Amino acid sequence: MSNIRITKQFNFETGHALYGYDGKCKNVHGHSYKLSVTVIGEPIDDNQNVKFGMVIDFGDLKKIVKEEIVDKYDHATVFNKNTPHLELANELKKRDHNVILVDYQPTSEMMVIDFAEKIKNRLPKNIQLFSLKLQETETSFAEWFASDN
Ligand SMILES: Nc1nc2c(c(=O)[nH]1)N=C([C@H](O)[C@H](O)COP(=O)(O)OP(=O)(O)OP(=O)(O)O)CN2
Ligand SMILES: [Zn+2]
Repeated sequence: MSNIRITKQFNFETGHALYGYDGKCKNVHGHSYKLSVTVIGEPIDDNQNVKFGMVIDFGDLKKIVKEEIVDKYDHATVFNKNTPHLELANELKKRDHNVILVDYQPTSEMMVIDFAEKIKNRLPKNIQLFSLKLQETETSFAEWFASDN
């Protein structure tokens, strides 16, 4: 049987700020992020299996990515907890805002590394994460490939 890559795409609206950055993205702002998740595996060849012919049911992949990423990041604001933005984040949290504190600068590169770990940990053993593409704007994106790491 052949190895096949399948991809599911997601959208979420998230705020962030790049503390210490020398441009406009040091300000709190948001993006309509687009995330493409590509996994690789062999289609199930057992015709008694309800998932016959599938690498993984798109619906099962959607559930994993929604639980790990989309439902958490959509309409949240991400701050680097190792910066003075921690104070701002705590104030927002106190006022019931949806804030995510991360241990890194929330660039698209660092977010895609974080997302890759989270998704890998949830995939069934017979399926590998092949790549992720995280698009911040129409013209800017970061990609993670298993083969590079
Ligand atoms: N290597 C990276 N550079 C920048 C990142 C990043 O995550 N990785 N992030 C930002 C800002 O958060 C924001 O995404 C601005 O990006 P940019 O492409 O510069 O946005 P513009 O609106 O100016 O894009 P145009 O399409 O060129 O108008 C900054 N840099
Ligand atoms: Zn940004």
